[in-house]
Amino acid sequence: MKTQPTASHFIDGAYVEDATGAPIDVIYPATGKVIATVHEATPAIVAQAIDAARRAQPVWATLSGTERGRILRRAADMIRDRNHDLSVLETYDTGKPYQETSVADATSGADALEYFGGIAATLTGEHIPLGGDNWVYTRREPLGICVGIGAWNYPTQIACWKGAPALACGNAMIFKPSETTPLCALKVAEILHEAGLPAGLYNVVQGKGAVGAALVTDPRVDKVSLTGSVPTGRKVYAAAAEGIKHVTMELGGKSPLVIFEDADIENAVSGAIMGNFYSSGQVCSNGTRVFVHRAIKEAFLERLSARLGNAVIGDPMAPETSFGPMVSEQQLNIVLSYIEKGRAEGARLVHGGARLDREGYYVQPSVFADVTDDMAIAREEIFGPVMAVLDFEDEDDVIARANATEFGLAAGVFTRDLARAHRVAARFEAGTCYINSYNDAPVEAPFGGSKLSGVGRENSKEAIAHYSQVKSVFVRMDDMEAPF
Ligand SMILES: NC(=O)c1ccc[n+]([C@@H]2O[C@H](COP(=O)([O-])OP(=O)(O)OC[C@H]3O[C@@H](n4cnc5c(N)ncnc54)[C@H](O)[C@@H]3O)[C@@H](O)[C@H]2O)c1
Ligand SMILES: C[N+](C)(C)CCCC=O
Repeated sequence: MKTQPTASHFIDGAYVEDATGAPIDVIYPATGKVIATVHEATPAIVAQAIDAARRAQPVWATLSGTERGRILRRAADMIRDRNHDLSVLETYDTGKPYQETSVADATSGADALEYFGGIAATLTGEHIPLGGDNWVYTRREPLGICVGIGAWNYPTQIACWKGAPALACGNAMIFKPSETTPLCALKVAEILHEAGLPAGLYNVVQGKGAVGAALVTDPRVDKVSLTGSVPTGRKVYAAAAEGIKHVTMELGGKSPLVIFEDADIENAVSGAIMGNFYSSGQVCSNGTRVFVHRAIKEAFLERLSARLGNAVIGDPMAPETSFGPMVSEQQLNIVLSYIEKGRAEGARLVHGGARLDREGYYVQPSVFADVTDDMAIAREEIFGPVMAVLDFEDEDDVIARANATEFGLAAGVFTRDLARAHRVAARFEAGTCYINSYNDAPVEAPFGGSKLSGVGRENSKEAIAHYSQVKSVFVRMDDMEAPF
């Protein structure tokens, strides 16, 4: 497959290049080799994208929701038809195994386009009767120009999760992918335009933080949706606040997964695997603090180690591979440094713990047991395949410990006692909770975090509120009174 894109940016319905921008090499994580080069957006490219969005958005906003939705749904169908090629590209961009990308990435993007394409025609205002003959009606209106800034772990999904609700509500989108994974969003833009999206409504510009900052601070931008780390979130939120812009912040986490003594152990092990090792552990919502009831701890660890032995680590394009490399050398080194910290702090390494002796950025899925709450591997987001297993005995105690974090993205509980499951879920301080499952993210359900993990929600009807605003129109039918 050709990995070098036609040009670095997609603006006003066409590929655009400005080779005076600094080059960014795209590295295939499985080999460490350069597979493409894009150029960082210059101020002229950023201005071109904003101008195109400004021209296109007012016309788009006048279309009916049915017309807008039809284009999004057509794009969803095209993405599904091209799933193989898009999944291969996602694997080149991120290193995630094709076994995963072929079911989780373009398909999730298509779900978002289909869902918001379907919902577009249902966006209406309210009629609010007042005393007498007077009344108010509300109009749900677009925000204008939305900027989306992506992380590197789900480049296709993030491009669609932000673009689909923005476009459904009548906005234009300028999307800046992560500089680590710049390829997939260009394909999303290409497909949207092939599906009939008018030029200028979905633009992709490449670049690092400075390009993101230029977009966020431009006074013509009305909304910023970031998927990224908490430190970046702080900067972007502050910059957006300067212009009183709307924001969605999808940030990091250090989520708890609580496994009670009555849990089905096989299911709990599956949950812990999906919550720690999917995408080689590079998932924001991962349940990396796994609290296991002391009564089943050794049985849990034994089954977990056995199941991890079945992981097929290798060429991400091979259909049997179920565990790929880290996205970059930098991410690999972060993970290795935390494995060292875990050892140094006295946690018991029960699985993995080493870099693989092969090209690319591979590290073994790793599990530490006997982890205590104060250890760095139990407090800090690693964003890699390092599971911390902590012991507990008492429900109140484990909930207090699960919530004793500045993050609040996700949380999970495994138990056969459903009364307990709902009680625990209600007490979790997290935006996205799971009972006897982990890391599902259906488009119908809100996804997002509380505390430092974020502001706003993606997916579901909730996202509409974050990409539109309500105007109240007071209508007086009787005579207007005045004091003089
Ligand atoms: N909550 C979620 O839905 C979710 C999903 C995926 C990843 N994440 C989080 O993302 C992080 C990993 O991704 P990452 O390393 O790409 O994050 P990051 O914060 O380093 O970068 C995210 C994006 O922000 C841009 N950026 C950096 N500085 C900026 C600035 N000053 N202004 C504007 N843009 C700027 C980057 O270029 C990149 O596109 C983890 O913390 C993970 O938990 C969260
Ligand atoms: C769909 N997942 C796997 C929950 C990923 C959501 C985005 C977080 O990184």
